[in-house]
Amino acid sequence: MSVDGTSTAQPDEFQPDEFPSDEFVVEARDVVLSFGQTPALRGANLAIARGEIVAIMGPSGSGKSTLLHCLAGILTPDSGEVRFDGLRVDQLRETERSALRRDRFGFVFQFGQLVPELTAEENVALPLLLGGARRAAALSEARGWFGRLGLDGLEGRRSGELSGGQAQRVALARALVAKPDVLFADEPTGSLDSLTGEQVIEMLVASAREQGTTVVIVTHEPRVAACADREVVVRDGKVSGLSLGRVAS
Ligand SMILES: Nc1ncnc2c1ncn2[C@@H]1O[C@H](COP(=O)(O)OP(=O)(O)OP(=O)(O)O)[C@@H](O)[C@H]1O
Repeated sequence: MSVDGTSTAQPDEFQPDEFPSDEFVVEARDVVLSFGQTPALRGANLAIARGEIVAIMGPSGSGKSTLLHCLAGILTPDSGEVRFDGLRVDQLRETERSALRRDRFGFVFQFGQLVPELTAEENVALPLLLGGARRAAALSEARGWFGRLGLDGLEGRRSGELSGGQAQRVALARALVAKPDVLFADEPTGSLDSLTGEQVIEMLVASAREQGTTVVIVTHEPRVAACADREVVVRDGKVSGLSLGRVAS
């Protein structure tokens, strides 16, 4: 399979051996995970190239969020492999996975992500402060994102004083401010009206491309998926409908 920019539709389930590992920054191989008696992933395979933007679609309950959580080291599979940059994420200790999430990944979720006691700019600065940056430098870097995302003048507001779309853009800035290798977004526009959602996704894609960030987006919305380089479908805990689309240069 090629990553040379041509789209080669592969309707069949992806076989992990087709992928040389070093081309891909995020990989799941035969990932199985159950919650008690409920199987969520039944042998999911996915490989994502560096800088690629991939949308994960599929019916409700098919395992999309569980797959994203496994890729991001939030959940540990019962069996199978999860790799980031070749590193076996599924074999790391919780402290190591937590450091990986903090230092290399960014996250955007559907709801309630901002710390309500902090101002918008303090929220954005948080990953830099957690990474050891000095407060003045972190806040200055954070403020740079407000103009870029159309948030000028909102730096001092708390989350209760922001609209849903504004809060989601602040959350996006916070997810990207530390220049993560991978941005994981779970229904990032799910709580927004369609126009606001479209603006947020356009900003997400533009910012990620500018930084060369790899993006994994779980979404129900075809318009969101259309902004990605590639769309995959999760059904009954497996990934199907794979094709390698355009890979951002
Ligand atoms: N914490 C949990 N405890 C028990 N079962 C869970 C848990 N999380 C998910 N599941 C179950 O695992 C399966 C996959 O759930 P998952 O949230 O990954 O699906 P999804 O495709 O993201 O769904 P949706 O589109 O509705 O958000 C479902 O059957 C779900 O009920």
